[in-house]
Amino acid sequence: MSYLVAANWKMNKTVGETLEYLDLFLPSVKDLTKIEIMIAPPFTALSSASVRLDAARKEGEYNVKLGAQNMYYEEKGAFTGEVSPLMLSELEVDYVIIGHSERRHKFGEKDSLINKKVISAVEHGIRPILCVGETLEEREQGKTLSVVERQIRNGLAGVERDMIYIDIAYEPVWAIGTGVNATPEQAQEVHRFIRSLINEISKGNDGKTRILYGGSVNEKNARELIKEKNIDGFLVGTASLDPERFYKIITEVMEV
Ligand SMILES: O=C(CO)COP(=O)(O)O
Repeated sequence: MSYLVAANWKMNKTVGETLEYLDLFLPSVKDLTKIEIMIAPPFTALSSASVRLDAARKEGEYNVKLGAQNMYYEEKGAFTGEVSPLMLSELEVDYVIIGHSERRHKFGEKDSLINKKVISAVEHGIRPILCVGETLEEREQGKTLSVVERQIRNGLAGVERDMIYIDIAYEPVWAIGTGVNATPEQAQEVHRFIRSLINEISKGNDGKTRILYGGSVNEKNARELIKEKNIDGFLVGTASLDPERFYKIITEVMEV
């Protein structure tokens, strides 16, 4: 699998700002097909971004995919404020971020709900990126690996056979938006553990499930992190909001 460098814009950028960003960013990644790039704007900008990406693909080679930051697991119904997999598929959304730590900790999402979303995404042909990661308190109590194991086993229950259609993002909560990234050694320890867990759950996976790192990734630390054997890409928040910084991260990954 090629590296994946993904932008999670969170609750940032209007439609106008999204199009402005893409106008600046897309020319810089034309013909750059060695690694996969994903951009996850807010729901309101998905439609415009999808049209803009389509237009770009008609003009040249782009390996830029569209992602959503969340979705509900039902196709339709009385779920006020939610967005369904059918709605995302219509917009040709390729990826969906599921179980981000902000969804878990600010909106109370539990493993059981996250699991339903992962299953639904796979059923609808949208590649989920399941996010896992421990809080600072859990790390200090030595619970990092057990928390990650629980989140992965519960999040993936029932889709073990489909794991080649799923990616994982390890995002330690204490590293998100703090400017303090996990060191390459800290990340590698958890990524190695996740890799062995995937190989146990999904026989013959053979690296088809990527393990991304997320948490204060920037243009300065990207290279040393991506050199680690089990880091297959990044999920980038803050530094992805600026097209030049995001592009620099991409170039750092390309050079490894
Ligand atoms: O949560 C993240 C990506 O999903 C990481 O955010 P930051 O890059 O801002 O730390």
